[in-house]
Amino acid sequence: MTTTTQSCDFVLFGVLGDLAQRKLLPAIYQLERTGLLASDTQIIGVAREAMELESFKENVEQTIRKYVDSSEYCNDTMQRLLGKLHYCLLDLADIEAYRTLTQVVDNKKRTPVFYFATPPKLFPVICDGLASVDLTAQPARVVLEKPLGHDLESSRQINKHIAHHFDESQVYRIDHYLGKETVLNLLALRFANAIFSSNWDHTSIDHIQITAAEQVGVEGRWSYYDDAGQLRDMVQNHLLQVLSLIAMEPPSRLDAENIREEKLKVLKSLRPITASNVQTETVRGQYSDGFVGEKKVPGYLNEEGARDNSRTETFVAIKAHIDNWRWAGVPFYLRTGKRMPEKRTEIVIVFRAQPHNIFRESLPDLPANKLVIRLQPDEGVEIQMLNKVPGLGKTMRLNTTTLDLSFDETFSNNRIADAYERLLLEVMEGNQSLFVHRNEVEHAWQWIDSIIAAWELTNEAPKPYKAGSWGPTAAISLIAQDGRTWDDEL
Ligand SMILES: NC(=O)C1=CN([C@@H]2O[C@H](COP(=O)(O)OP(=O)(O)OC[C@H]3O[C@@H](n4cnc5c(N)ncnc54)[C@H](OP(=O)(O)O)[C@@H]3O)[C@@H](O)[C@H]2O)C=CC1
Ligand SMILES: O=C1O[C@H](COP(=O)(O)O)[C@@H](O)[C@H](O)[C@H]1O
Repeated sequence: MTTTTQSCDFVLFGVLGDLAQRKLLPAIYQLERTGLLASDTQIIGVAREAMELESFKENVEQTIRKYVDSSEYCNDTMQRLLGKLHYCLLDLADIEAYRTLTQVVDNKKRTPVFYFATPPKLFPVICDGLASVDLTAQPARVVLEKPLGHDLESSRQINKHIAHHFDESQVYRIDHYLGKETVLNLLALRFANAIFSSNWDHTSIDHIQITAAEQVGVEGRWSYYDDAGQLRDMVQNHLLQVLSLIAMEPPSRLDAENIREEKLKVLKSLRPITASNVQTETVRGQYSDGFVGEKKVPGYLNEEGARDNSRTETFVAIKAHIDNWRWAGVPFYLRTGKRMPEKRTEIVIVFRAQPHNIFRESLPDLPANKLVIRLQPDEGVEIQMLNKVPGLGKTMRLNTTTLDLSFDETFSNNRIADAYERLLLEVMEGNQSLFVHRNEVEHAWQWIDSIIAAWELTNEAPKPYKAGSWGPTAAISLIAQDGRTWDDEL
């Protein structure tokens, strides 16, 4: 049973851009298909290309056909969605031009939602433009895409400018990982199951691994990516958000204020990485020519648009520590990279060894229990544990066995929604729980800036790794120096 969301005027700035076409319009279509959009909600596409409404509708229909699975395409849904569309020609850099929005946006009848799917440098002028035509007041909401700045200082500037026009309660900073079903499931796993909540600290857990491996390279985004690198592009936001959800204390309620407060405490407790420990706690890598599967792929420096001698990292591994009571002595190993052998995003919780081994005759070292949370693909949760191998032999033989809960199989009647569907739904409902508070963004930057400053001081080039490998060998040493291994090496 579904109920519709509040009536909204959903204004999509940058509607002809990549994100809007590939992710946002398909997500809006899915919300319409599920009956979640109120009948009088308007979807207002904004771009600087002159276009009749009919041509815009054709564009949207083609986009949906391209990016939505054909089994989910439905003509009735499409017609309903087309009936909600409006198009607005507007050069966002022209502060005088925003008046045109007031012809379609009616903040007395519906909640205005302004989605900034544009280059971040336009964010301040869009805010000014909206203010110039009185569209910033409550109940208006703004949705900001990442990256939010390049470092702490620039993100503060952006946040300051936004705060000048909007109250924090109106601001929705997107981190699409927070909309993934499996990331949301972390809350259920941790706080609805006593077997985990009572074993979730340094007394039971040896260490935690978070891996976000991608097969893709920079995919034509060289100029953006070369300025950012994997640390800013993936760790500052997605990995630190996942880490916060794994490490936070139980929030007293499932609401934005409590969840965000607890995540913030984790970010504040991250031990700084500085010049004194950057060489033992981090590894940077850059892919060279290689093969991903059967496909030959160019190295980073041979990608289209590449600049010679770039030292931007496409891989990073970090040993992080959270200096608080719960996590004392438990390292969090983070690892993310482009052009890795497979797409795999997962969290591995490795439990402590038993204090005494009564099975040493058959098994001198008892393998650790593991909880593996597969964020994507093949979403699911598995527990690796030891069982007796059936048989009458004198010595008891043990084997590691896996309890595997695959979401696809277990919830076969439930479609796994794309992260953007969930997040757009939450914005329309006015729920900020899955969005990032200004303080979180700034504390995450503070930790990241310190690593970047330390890298700059050491002035070392990133270590090369072959496309299609699991990163530089130094990443293996990073964890091996502690007598541990990455999960894929076992
Ligand atoms: N693409 C993705 O997967 C992701 C994107 N993001 C973020 O989302 C935002 C959008 O990214 P993306 O869609 O890839 O970028 P694109 O460059 O593909 O799209 C940006 C859109 O903004 C429009 N635009 C630029 N300047 C103006 C202007 N003065 N007036 C009106 N429209 C303008 C562009 O129009 P025109 O074509 O006329 O220049 C373009 O359609 C960025 O902040 C990005 O960092 C975040 C995560 C993932
Ligand atoms: O935000 C980003 O995320 C994608 C990875 O997202 P995923 O949902 O496919 O895991 C990454 O490729 C991109 O570089 C980054 O900007």
